[in-house]
Amino acid sequence: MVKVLISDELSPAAVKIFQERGIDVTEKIGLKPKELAAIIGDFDGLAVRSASKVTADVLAAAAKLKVVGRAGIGVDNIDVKAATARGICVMNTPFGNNITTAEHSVAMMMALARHIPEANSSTHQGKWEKSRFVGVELYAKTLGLVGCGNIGSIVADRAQGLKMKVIAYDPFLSPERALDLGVEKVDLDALLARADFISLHTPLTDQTRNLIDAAALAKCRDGVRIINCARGGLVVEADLKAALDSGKVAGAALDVFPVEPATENILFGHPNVVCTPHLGASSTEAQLNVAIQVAEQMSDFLLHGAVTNALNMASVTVEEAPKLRPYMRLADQLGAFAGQATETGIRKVTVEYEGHVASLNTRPLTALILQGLLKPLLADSVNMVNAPLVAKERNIDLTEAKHEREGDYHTLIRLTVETERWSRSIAGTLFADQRPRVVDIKGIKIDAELGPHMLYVTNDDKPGFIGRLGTLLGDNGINIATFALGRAAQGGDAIALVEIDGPLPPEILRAVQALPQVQQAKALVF
Ligand SMILES: NC(=O)c1ccc[n+]([C@@H]2O[C@H](COP(=O)([O-])OP(=O)(O)OC[C@H]3O[C@@H](n4cnc5c(N)ncnc54)[C@H](O)[C@@H]3O)[C@@H](O)[C@H]2O)c1
Ligand SMILES: O=C(O)CC[C@@H](O)C(=O)O
Repeated sequence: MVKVLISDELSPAAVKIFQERGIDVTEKIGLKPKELAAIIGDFDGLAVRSASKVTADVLAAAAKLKVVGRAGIGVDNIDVKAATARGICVMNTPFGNNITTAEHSVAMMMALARHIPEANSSTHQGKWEKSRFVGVELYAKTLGLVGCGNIGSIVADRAQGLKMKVIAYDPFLSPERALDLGVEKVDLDALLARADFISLHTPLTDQTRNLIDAAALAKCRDGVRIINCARGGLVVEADLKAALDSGKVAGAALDVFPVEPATENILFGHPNVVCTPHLGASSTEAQLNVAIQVAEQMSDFLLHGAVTNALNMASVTVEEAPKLRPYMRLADQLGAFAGQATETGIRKVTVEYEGHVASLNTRPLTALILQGLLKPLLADSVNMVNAPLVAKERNIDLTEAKHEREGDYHTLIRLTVETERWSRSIAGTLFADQRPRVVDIKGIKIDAELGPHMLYVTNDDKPGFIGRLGTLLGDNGINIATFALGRAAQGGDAIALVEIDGPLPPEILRAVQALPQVQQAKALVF
C-alpha cells in the first residue's frame, strides 16, 4: 500500500483525499530533522508546510520516498537539490494561498499606516491616546513592489483599489505584463528612491538574500515603511533596526524571519514594528486550497504518474499520463538498450520524435530515455527526476527534435548516441496493440519486441550463422522465445535480437562471441 506522512499542520481535507484514494496516511507533527529521518524510510510521500525541515540527511534516509509535496509556495525548507539528486520529485501549490498572502500584506500596510496594533493594545489598557497614533493615508502614496509575480500582482491590484500609485522592480516582469497590471516597471534604485511603502514578494534566492540592507535603506525616502510577507532572509534585520532607530524608516511590518519559529529577535518590542508569526498563508480558505491541492497532486503522482507543479520534473497531466504510458515503456527500452550497448563516455544524445508522438508532451519521455541510458553506469542512483541533471553534470550534450509529419511509421522515437568512438542510433515505434517495437538499429531495419532477457548480436551476413547460434543456445538448454533479424545489405553487417527465457550465463555469452562471423554479442536486460 502506498504510504504518505504528513509532518506539518494540514487541513483534514488532505487526509480525507489520500484515504479516499486508498493511500495510507500517518500524521506526525512537529518532528525535528533527526526524528523525521528516523521514520521517513517507511513512506512513499511526504506532505509538509514550512515548519518541517526536509534536509539532505532526511532525504538520505528516505529509501522509498518518491515525492515531497509542499502545501504552499516557498520550498526553502526543502533541500530541492538533494531531492533531485536522489530522484525525489518536489512539488508545491503555487496558487493556493496567494490571495490570502496578498491580503495579509495589505493588512500589514494598513496596520503600519494607522498604528493599529499599538493603538489596539493601548486602548485595551484603558488609555485614550488619540494624539499618539496619528497615521498616514495610503491614498496617492507610492507602493513599491519588489517582486511582482502571483502575490505581488494581487497586491498591486488591491493597492490600486486604494488609489495608490504602484511601481515594481522585478527583472522577470515583461513590459506587456506591467502594462496589463497597471504598474510602472522600475529598477531597484528608482523603487527605493520613490516608494512611500515597500512590500517584498520575491522568493529567497542567492540574488534576493539581504536585498534590503543598510545600503538599500540609505537610498530610500525618509519615513519609508517596509512590509515583508515573503521570506525573512530578504532583509538584514540589524540594518533595519538601525534605520528604524534613526527614524529613516518610519515603520516595518514583518510576517517572516530569518530564524523561525522566531521566539526572540532584535526587532521584537520596537514601537514601530508590527509582527505576525508567518501568518501570510493562514486563512481557512488558503489552508483548505493548499491541502486539497497538495493531496491531489501527490496522489495523482503516486498512483497515476501525473506530475503537477513539480520544481524538479517535467509536468504530466492526468489526461496526458495514459497517452504517454506506452511511449514511456518505449522510451525506457530505447534508453536502456543504448545504455547497455554503450561502453565509452557519452558525448551527445539526440532524441527525435516523429509522427504522433511529436504532438505529445515529450519532456518526460526524454527524461526516461536519459534514465535508461545512464542506468548501466549509475544503477539506482539515476531516475527520471535527476537524469537530465546528471546528464548535464556529465557534459552530455542533449538535443531534441520534433517532426509531426509521419515518416515510414505512424509514430517513431529515434535515439542517437555519440561517444568518443562512434555514433549509433536505435528507433522504435508503437504498433496498434500499443506495444513497443524496435524497428531500426544502426540504420538496419528490424522488427523486434524486447523481452526481459535479450541477446543482441552483430555479425557478418554469411550462411550458417543463424543455425550455429540456434544450436549453441539449444544445446545449452536456453529456450528462444523470439528471433528477429536484420541486415544492411546482402553479405554485409547483420544484427540478431534474440529473446530468451532467462538470463544468459556468461560462459554461453562468451561462446556466442566466439562463433565465426560474430562481431559483437551482448546480453541485455529490460
Ligand atoms: N508569508 C507567507 O505565509 C507566504 C505565503 C506565500 C508565499 N510567500 C513567499 O512569497 C514569495 C512570492 O510568492 P509568489 O507566489 O508571488 O511567487 P512568484 O514566483 O509568483 O513571484 C515571485 C516574483 O519574484 C520575482 N523575482 C525573482 N527574483 C527577483 C529578484 N532578484 N528581484 C526582484 N524580483 C525577483 C520573480 O520574477 C517573480 O515574478 C514566495 O517565494 C514565498 O517565499 C510567503
Ligand atoms: O504554510 C505556511 O503557513 C506558510 C506558507 C508560505 O510561506 C508559502 O511559502 O507558501
